[in-house]
Amino acid sequence: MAAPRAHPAGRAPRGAAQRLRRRLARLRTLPPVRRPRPCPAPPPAAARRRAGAPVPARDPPRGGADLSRLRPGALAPGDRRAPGRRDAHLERGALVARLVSGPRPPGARPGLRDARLGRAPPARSARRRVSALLSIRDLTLGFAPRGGAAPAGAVLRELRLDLARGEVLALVGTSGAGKSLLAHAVLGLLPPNAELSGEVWFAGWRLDADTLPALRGRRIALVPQSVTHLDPLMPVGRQVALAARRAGVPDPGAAGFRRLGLDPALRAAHPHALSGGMARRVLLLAALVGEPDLVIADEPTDHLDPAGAAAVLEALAAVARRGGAVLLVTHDLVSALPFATRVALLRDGRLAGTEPASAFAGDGEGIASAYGRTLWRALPQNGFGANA
Ligand SMILES: Nc1ncnc2c1ncn2[C@@H]1O[C@H](COP(=O)(O)OP(=O)(O)OP(=O)(O)O)[C@@H](O)[C@H]1O
Ligand code: NI
Repeated sequence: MAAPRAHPAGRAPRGAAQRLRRRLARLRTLPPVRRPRPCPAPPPAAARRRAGAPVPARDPPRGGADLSRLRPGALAPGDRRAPGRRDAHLERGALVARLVSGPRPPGARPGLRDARLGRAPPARSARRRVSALLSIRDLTLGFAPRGGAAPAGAVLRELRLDLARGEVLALVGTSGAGKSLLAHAVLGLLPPNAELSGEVWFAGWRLDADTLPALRGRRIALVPQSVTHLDPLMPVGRQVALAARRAGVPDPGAAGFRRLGLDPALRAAHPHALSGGMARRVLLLAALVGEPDLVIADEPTDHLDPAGAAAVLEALAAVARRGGAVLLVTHDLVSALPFATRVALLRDGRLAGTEPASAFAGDGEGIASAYGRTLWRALPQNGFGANA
C-alpha cells in the first residue's frame, strides 16, 4: 500500500481526513488476526543426536508446512491426546480428505510447491550419520480394557524398524498380526483406549500430536485398508480435489484419474457407485496427490485384478524412485515382490525378521528367518509348505 502523501500544513485536508476515518472504522469491524501459537525452535542437531534421535543430513520441511515452528519429540511416549481425537473421526467413517490430509498447519501457504519436490535424496556423507526416513523404536501397543473386560496383552511388541528413502518395504503377516495397527500408530490414528509406548521418527522429527498434523497428507500419506474412509456423501473427484488443496497442490483432475486407470467420468460419482477396486484407486490417488515422502499403503491391492494391482504397485514404486519411501502392508507377497526392496515379517505383533526381497525366490534358502521361510514355502505356488 502506498504511503499517504504528507500535506504541506502537516494535516490532511477535511475530505481526506473523513476518508481516513471511514477506512479506520471499516478496519475495526474486521475480525482480529489470529496468530499461530509460537513454538520454541527445534533443538540443534547435536542435542537431538545426544537424545538418541535420528538426525537427517539436511531435510527441511516442504509442501508449505513450516516445521521449524514445531518441537520434535515434544510428547512423552504414551501420550495419546491427538490420536484419540482423530480416531473419533475415523470411527465415524471419516472423510478420506481428513484422514490422508489433516488440517492445514499454521503458516502453510496453499498452492506453494517446493522446488525440491521430486529431487533425489541428499547425498550421504561418510562422516555423518544419516538416519532412515522413518524410524520406529521400541513401539509397544495395547488397549485399555473396556467395561470390566480382562486386560488383553500388547498387540504390537517392541517393534524396531527403519525405512530409508528409495525403499519399498513390504510388511507381511497373517491376519491379526498387527499390520494395520502399526500403520495407524505411525500416523497417530489410534482409538482413545490405545496405550502406546516407544517412538516414531520421520526425517528427524518425532511424530506426535505436535508434528503429525503438519505432516499428515503432505509428507506422510496413508492409503487406508478400508474404502469406507471415503466420504459417502461427496463425489470422489471432489474428495481428491480436497486432498490436493490440503496438500497445497493443484487438483490433478481427469489426468489423475486416467493415471490410475480410472475413467475420468467417475469423478462425479459417489463412492457407493464405485467397485471396491475403483474406490481403492481413488484412495490411492488422494494419498499420492501431494507427492508425499512417505506413503503407508494398507492392502492397496485388495479387490484388484492382477493388472490393476500391478498399476497400483507401480504407482507406489514411483514414490520410492523419486526419493520417497513406501511401507506396503500386504497379504499378497508374490505380487509385491517385484516392487519391494525389503520384506518385514510381522508375527503376533512382533517383528520376526526383515529380509531383502531378493531372498524370496526358489525354495527360500536365502531367507534368514525361519518364519519367513515357512511363510514362503506355505504359498500355493511353493507347494503349500510340502518341503518346509
Ligand atoms: N481398537 C481395538 N481394540 C482392541 N483390539 C484391537 C483393536 N484394533 C485391532 N485390535 C486387535 O489387534 C490385532 C491386530 O489388528 P490389525 O487390524 O492390526 O491386524 P492386521 O494384521 O492388519 O490384520 P488383517 O490382515 O486382517 O488386516 C487384532 O487381534 C485385533 O483384534
Ligand atoms: Ni489390516
